[in-house]
Amino acid sequence: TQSTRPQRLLNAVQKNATRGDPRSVVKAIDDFCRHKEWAMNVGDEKGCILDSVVSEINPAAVLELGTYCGYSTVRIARLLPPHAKLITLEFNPDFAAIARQVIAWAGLEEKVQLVEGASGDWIPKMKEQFGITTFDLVFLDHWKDRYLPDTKLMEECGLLRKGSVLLADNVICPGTPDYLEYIRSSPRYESRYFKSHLEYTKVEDGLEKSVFKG
Ligand SMILES: O=C(NCCCCCn1ccc2cnccc21)c1cc(-c2ccc(F)cc2)cc(O)c1O
Ligand SMILES: [Mg+2]
Repeated sequence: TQSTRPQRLLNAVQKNATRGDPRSVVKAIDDFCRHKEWAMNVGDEKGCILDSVVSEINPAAVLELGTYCGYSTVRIARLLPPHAKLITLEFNPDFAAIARQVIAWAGLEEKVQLVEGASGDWIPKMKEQFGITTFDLVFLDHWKDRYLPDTKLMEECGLLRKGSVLLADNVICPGTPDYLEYIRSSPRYESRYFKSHLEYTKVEDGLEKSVFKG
């Protein structure tokens, strides 16, 4: 049977990265996507912005919407303090199966809980299922038309506290116009745009960082 792109990406990790070395896993994926096959990871350029936001917050509880192959999961989890938790949600079971193996290769299983399903179904269950009070950081990287409804849902479910940070990928390409309009005009958020490029390309894209004011 034909392999899929995520399977070929995992093979590149297992061939070129050192088990237990998250940095080498990140590098192996970036090399594969830059030189072999493009894939929709946040990538190295936007990844550095992600790293700086994670390091600044030093979060104890992180929610990632959109795991894909686990690239940003590894980028975030490698920077988390001991006992910090990253919950990552993936809708596609094939992507989830690959991501579990990428996360394991990086040796980060202890810090990561990968959940399969849709954000609209899982966000209302976060508190009861995972003992979460609020998230310190949410990385939005799933269906672009779900960024806005899921942000409103997280507000309604009391998952955000004064100071919680939302970091949204792809606000230019593919684009999340309704989310940007809402978050930039809402008095309840302080937003800042980090101009960058679509992963592994020269096309403009960027991350929107928004702090919830409570
Ligand atoms: O579509 C993107 N990501 C989302 C993939 C599907 C997520 C599904 N999913 C996961 C969790 C989850 C929970 N609930 C509901 C649904 C859920 C994406 C696309 C591009 C891109 C593609 C082509 C192009 F020409 C230019 C840009 C670049 C990116 O960086 C991206 O992130
Ligand atoms: Mg993305």
